[in-house]
Amino acid sequence: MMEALNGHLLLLDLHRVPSAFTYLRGASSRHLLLSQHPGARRCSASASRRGVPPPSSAASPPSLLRRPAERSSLGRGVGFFGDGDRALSAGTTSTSRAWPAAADGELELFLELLPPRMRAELRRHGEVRELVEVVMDLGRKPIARFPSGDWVISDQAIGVEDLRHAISKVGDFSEDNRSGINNSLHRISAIRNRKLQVIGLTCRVGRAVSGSTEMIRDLVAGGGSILIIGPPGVGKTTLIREIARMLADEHMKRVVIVDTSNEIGGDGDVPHPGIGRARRMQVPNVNLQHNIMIEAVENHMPEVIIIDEIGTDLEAMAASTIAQRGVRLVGTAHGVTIESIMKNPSLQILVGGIESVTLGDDEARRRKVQKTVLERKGPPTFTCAVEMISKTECRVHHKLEETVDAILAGKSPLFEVRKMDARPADSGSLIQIPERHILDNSLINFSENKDSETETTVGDLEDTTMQIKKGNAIKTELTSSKRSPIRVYVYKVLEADLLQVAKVMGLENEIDVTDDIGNANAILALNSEMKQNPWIRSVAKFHKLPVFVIKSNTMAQMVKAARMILGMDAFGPVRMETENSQAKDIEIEDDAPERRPSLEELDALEEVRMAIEYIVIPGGEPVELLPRCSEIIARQLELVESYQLAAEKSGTELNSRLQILPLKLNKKSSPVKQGQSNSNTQMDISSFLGGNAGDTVDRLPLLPE
Ligand SMILES: Nc1ncnc2c1ncn2[C@@H]1O[C@H](COP(=O)(O)OP(=O)(O)OP(=O)(O)O)[C@@H](O)[C@H]1O
Repeated sequence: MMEALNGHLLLLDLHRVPSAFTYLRGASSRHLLLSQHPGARRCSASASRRGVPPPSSAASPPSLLRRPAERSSLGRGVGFFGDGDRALSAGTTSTSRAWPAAADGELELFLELLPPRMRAELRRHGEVRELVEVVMDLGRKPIARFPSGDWVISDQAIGVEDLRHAISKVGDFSEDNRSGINNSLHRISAIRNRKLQVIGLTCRVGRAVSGSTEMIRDLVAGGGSILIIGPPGVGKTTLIREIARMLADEHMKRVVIVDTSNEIGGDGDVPHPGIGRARRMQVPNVNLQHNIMIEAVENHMPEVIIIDEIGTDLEAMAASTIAQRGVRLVGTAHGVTIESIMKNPSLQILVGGIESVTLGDDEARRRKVQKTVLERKGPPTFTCAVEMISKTECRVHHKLEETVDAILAGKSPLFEVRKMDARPADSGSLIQIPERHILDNSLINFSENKDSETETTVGDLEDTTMQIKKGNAIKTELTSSKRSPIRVYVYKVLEADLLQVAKVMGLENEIDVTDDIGNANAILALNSEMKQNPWIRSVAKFHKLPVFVIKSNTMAQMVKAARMILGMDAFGPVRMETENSQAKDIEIEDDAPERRPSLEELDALEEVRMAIEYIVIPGGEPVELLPRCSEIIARQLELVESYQLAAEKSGTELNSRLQILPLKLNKKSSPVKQGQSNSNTQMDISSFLGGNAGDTVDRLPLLPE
C-alpha cells in the first residue's frame, strides 16, 4: 500500500476499500484502489442492527411476489449498488440494472417497521415496490402513499404500541426529528406532542435509483455547480445521491457529501452503496451543517461537495463561500422555481443576492425602466439550475445568472424543458424542449423594514408579489409624525435621488421636494456648484433659508443631509431655524475617514448576526464561524461584543476563525450601540458599521456620481 501511495491522496473510510487520488497539477485525477479489503462486505453484515440482513444479502424475501421487468420503463434500475466494481477507469457509463435483490432487502427492512397486520396488507398491494411513504398517526388509520395516490392500509387505527414498535426499529431521532434504519436509505420523521412524545410518524422509502440522472447527464458531466430546486417528495435527494455516485464512480471526482439527516448516504456509519465511492460526512447537529460544509473543504480536499436541503442563511452563505473557493457544488433547495429562491431572503444569496439600484435619469430613459430597479448583487453560487417538476420532468436553466437577470428585468428567461418518456416503447428516451418562460404582469415589493416599506413596480414578473428584504436597511429612530413634510429646494442635486434616499430611510412623508424656492423650507445644494454660482446663497438669504451643502452626490452625503434637514442629527429641525429667520450654510461633513466595508466584511458580519440571533442566544450554543482574515475577525469580534457576548479565536494563522460563546461579556465598556443594549434586540449591521449611513453605501442603491 505504501508503494502505491507515492504522490497520492490517501482516503481511508471505515469499512470501505482504501483508495487514493493523484493530485498532480494538470493531470486529471485518477482513483486507485489500494487493496481489496474484504471488510466492506463483512462490515455490512456486522454493522447491521437488530439482526436485519445487510443490503447485499442475496436472499430476497419471498413475500415480495411481483418483480418488475428487468428494466424499468424509465430506463432506471432501482436499489442497491454493489461495491464490487473494481474496474476504475473513468467514463464508464452507468447502466440500468436489473431489479436487484438488495432493493427487496431494503424494502423488507422498511416493512419491518410496520405492525404485522399492516405489513401483510401492504405486501398484497400491487404497487408495493413503488411505495413512497407510510403515514402513521396515533388514533388514525394508517395510510400508504404511492405515486398513483394514497391508500388506507387498514381500518384499524394506529395505537401507541404500533408507534412503539416502529420506533424500536429505527435509530435515535436527531434534532430535526428524523431517523433512519441502518444500512438503508429510508427516512423516518416523527411528530411529537407538547410533552415531546412521538404521536405520528412519516416513514419514507428511500431508494437508490440508477438512471435518475439521465435527464441531466450533460450537466453532471459539464463541470458546473448545479442547484436542484423542487417541492418536497419530487425526488431531489434521490437525484443528488445518484449525481454523487456518478461523479465519484464515472467521472472519478473526489466527492464529499455533507449529509445532514443521513438521507443521502443512509443511516449508519458505513455509507450506503448507492453513493458509490463518494465520501460522506455526517452532521451531528442540524445547526452545524454550515460548519461541516466548510470543514469538508478544508480537511478533505473535495472536488465536489454535495449538500441536500440548503435552507438557512448560514448554509446558503457557507455554500457561497465554498463556491468562492473553487469547489464545485451540487445542492438542493425546497422551492418550485428559481423565483421562489429569489423570494426567499435566506436563499437569495444562492442566486447572487438582490439589491435595489437607483438609476440616473438618462440611464433609466435608455433602459426604458423606472429609476429604481432590482439587480443581482453578485455572481450566483451555482452555474446552472434544475427545477424539478416531477420525477420525469424538469426545467433546465443552463445559465443561472442570465435567468436571474432576466427575471429581475421582467423579461422571459430562457430554459429547456426535459422529459423522460415513460412509455415502455421509448423507455428512457429524453425529450428536450427549449422554451421561454412566460411571465405575467405583477409587482415586486421590497421592504426595508416593517416601518418603512417601499413598493416598486419592476415590470413583468411572475404572477406573484415578491417580498425582498434588503440586506442593509438604514434604520432610523424617527417616529412617524403627522406634520407636513419639509419642502426642500434642490440645487444641482437630483431631486429623485433625495426622494429615493428619503424613501429608503422610511422618511418619504417627512421630506418633499419643491420647485418653488419661495415655498421651500431649506435648500440642498452641491458644494462645487455653490462656488460657481454664488447667487443661490443670495436667494437663500433673501428667503431666509438654510442651505445644506453636500460635497458629492453620494448616498452617504444625501442620507446625512436628510437627517440634518429633519433635525435628526446635530442641526435642529429646519422649521425652527426658518422661524429664527437665519440663512446659513450647513456643510455636510464626510465621515472621516470614509471606510467602505467590503462585501466580504458585510457577509462576515451578517454571519455573526445570524449565528447570535438564531443559535447562540435562543439555543445557548456556541457557534464556530467561517475562517476569515484577521481584520474581518476583528470587526466580527466587535460585533459579538456589542451583543455583550464573548468569543474566542481559534485555528492557525492562515485559517483563523472566531467561535461565539454563549457567555456574557464581562467588559464594562462593551460597545453596545444605541438602541441595542438588550441582547435580544435585532442588530442592524448598517448601524453597527459606524452608526452612520455612509458606511452602508455599498449595499444601498448607488446614486450616479
Ligand atoms: N426516479 C425515481 N424513481 C422512483 N422513485 C423515486 C425516484 N425519485 C424519487 N423516488 C422516490 O420518491 C420518494 C421521494 O424522493 P426523495 O426523498 O428523493 O424526494 P425529495 O424531493 O428529496 O423530498 P424531500 O424534499 O421531502 O426530502 C422516495 O420514496 C423515493 O424513493
